Amino acid sequence: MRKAKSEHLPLFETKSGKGLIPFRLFVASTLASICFIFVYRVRFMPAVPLLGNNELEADLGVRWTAWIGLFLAEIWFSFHWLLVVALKWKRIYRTTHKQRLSLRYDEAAFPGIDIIVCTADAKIEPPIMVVNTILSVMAYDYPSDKLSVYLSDDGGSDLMFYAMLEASRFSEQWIPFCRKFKVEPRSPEAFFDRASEPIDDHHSSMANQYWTSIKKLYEEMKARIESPTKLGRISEEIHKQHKGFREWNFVSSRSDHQTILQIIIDGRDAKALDTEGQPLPTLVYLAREKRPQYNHNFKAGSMNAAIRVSSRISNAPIILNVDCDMYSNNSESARDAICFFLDEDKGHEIGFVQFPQAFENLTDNDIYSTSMRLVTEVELPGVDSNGGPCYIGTGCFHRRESLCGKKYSSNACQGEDWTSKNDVKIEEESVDEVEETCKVVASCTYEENTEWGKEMGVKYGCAVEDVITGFAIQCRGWKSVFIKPERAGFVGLAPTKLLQSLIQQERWLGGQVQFFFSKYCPILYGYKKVSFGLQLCYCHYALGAPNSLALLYFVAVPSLCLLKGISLFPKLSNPWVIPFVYVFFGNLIYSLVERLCCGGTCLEWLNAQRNWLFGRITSYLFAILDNILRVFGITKWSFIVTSKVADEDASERYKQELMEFGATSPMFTILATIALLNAFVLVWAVKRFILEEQSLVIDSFALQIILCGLLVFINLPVYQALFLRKDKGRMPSSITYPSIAYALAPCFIALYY
Ligand SMILES: O=c1ccn([C@@H]2O[C@H](COP(=O)(O)OP(=O)(O)O[C@H]3O[C@H](CO)[C@@H](O)[C@H](O)[C@H]3O)[C@@H](O)[C@H]2O)c(=O)[nH]1
Ligand SMILES: [Mn+2]
Repeated sequence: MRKAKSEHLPLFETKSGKGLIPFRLFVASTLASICFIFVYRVRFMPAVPLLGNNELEADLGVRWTAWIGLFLAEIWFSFHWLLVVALKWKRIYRTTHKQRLSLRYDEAAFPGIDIIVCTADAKIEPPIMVVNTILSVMAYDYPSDKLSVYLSDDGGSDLMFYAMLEASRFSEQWIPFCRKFKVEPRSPEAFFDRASEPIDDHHSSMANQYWTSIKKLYEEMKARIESPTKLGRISEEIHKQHKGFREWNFVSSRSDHQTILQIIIDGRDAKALDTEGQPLPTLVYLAREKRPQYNHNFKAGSMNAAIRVSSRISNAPIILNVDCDMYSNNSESARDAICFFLDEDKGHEIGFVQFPQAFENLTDNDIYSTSMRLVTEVELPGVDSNGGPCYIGTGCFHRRESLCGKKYSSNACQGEDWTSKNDVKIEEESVDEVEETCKVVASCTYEENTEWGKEMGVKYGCAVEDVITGFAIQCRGWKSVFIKPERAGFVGLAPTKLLQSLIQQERWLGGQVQFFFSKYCPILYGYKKVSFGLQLCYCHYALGAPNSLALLYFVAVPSLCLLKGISLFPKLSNPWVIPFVYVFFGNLIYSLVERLCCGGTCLEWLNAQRNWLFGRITSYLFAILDNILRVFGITKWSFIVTSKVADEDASERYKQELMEFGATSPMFTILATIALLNAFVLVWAVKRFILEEQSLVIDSFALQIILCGLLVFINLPVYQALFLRKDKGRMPSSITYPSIAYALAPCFIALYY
């Protein structure tokens, strides 16, 4: 119930970001420089070759083509840079007033929250990790009877089910413990890992004993979960513990089974209490039906099944969704989120509240640039200022109705009563009956001839199902907000190998291409539905992949032209060189300052430059190829789940920040080829220009030599992996030899033809 109505102090606040003036000045000067570059390209364009085929004409042809190519690449970069500017032009940051929330509302009036946790593979997403995520959200500082947790297991694994049973038992102890000691974070693994001492000195030895006993209970549970995980199967003994295991008698494989649904803790059950007699959150295990002849739509399908099941069981007006590795690191996130939805003034138009992703397994200098530091600190606050951040698939609180397709209308939503939205639970039916009816909505055929995956729920057919879903919600008139509290809301695991990170980027960028060419194209579909600024922000991501082509040109052609003696940039002594130098180095320095301001290190910045390059010339390129192959029906896209486990050897190298190349992949062939090509050119150029010829010639080629030198510098870890390292993370010889050949071939052609 609403306590006091009169005061309208907002539940959240929005502030503009600082430091925008230097940024805008930098933008203006860069823009001017870009114009000069374009003028230079047009004015000094080499003569158009005639069609004669004598040697001179052929030479002219090469020169002209290289020039035009470079010009096109520069045009593309400038265009994409403008999209970056649109993204960063304004920024807003939000804070909440949780104390006002409790002053104004009874906890009984808080909206219910259904929490959907997705998992897909018990081998690479260990059940104990999932258990920790589940426990962390069950223990939210929020009325327990308002929380329901659904694990949607795409792996359909009895190991996972068993882990949930264990979690449900342990939660009876864990939740009161968290409440009593205000534990943070509420993932037991993370908590016991960090807090080596009992929490409170002032408390008697009783507190210490309590602490130790809970820790022991956790360790025991962990051991019980991990031993069948290692074995890969459930023992007979465990099998007898719960009727739910019988379901697996009918499972032929993880891609062919009936719906398995077990309400492990029934929130309606008066006996479902923790050790202190407080109600427990509802806990449900779901593995939707899978049949080989049906398309399962990966995570999106898994989410939609869980959304429907939850609507039959708890039907909370708010849905939180997290990936199975993203445990709650802040017990107050749920309160943060409802501060937005319940705000009297603006809450009614908010469709979802997005928290950033944070990671606990990053190295000091973020070797694979997986921290998303700039995305969280700069980009998403920028998108937020244009109408709301994208939905990024995890750590997001949705309004159930907006996720399920409802259009925003100011009349219907203003002054809404959240209490009446609660308690649509089916009170009379028994657990078994509820389970039976729910199984139907999680079957393969349920979605046939419905809007699920189209206008309802999470969208199908796109590798960034989250982004496209969020965009459609915004196009239906809803706003979204981005909140980054001091203490991170959710913490998960980032890829720990270079190839994993590249494959992840390939999925994201490929998905973005799909998004751009889909019905929901940010330009066409978003027209007049969202602000122009927001359209540009989405385009910045959606048009990321073509950067690969422009960049590949930049890392290969100027170097090859150096060999051939074709100069593509102004002489060092020529004033026209200034805009080139300004744009290139200005941007580098700006990005360094930006990163330092956001709390990064210089080495982290260097790694970011390296990964920027690596990602673009491999993942981004493959993202385009994937889409071409898919359009021609040659391949189907699939969601490659990122592994959350690493062998000891590799994780040791990861901790030492040694890049991991130990795998055969065409991506590595590209990386090695580009690195070698530039190394060959640099050696040749140093020999020829610096040792043999005079400064006059150097003058003409200075920028090309610098570019080549920088590329060699940034590629140092690649040479190391190719020739110097002996560990398992070195480049396999099946990549080294072909790459040498691929790099030498164009060099010879450039030199001798
Ligand atoms: O068929 C599948 C594949 C994946 N997942 C789950 O999806 C989540 C994300 O998968 P992960 O392999 O960790 O991918 P990431 O690249 O880390 O995921 C990011 O990018 C995805 C879109 O590409 C978003 O859906 C995610 O929320 C976002 O964290 C995990 O919980 C998986 O268990 C499924 O449920 N079913
Ligand atoms: Mn992940």
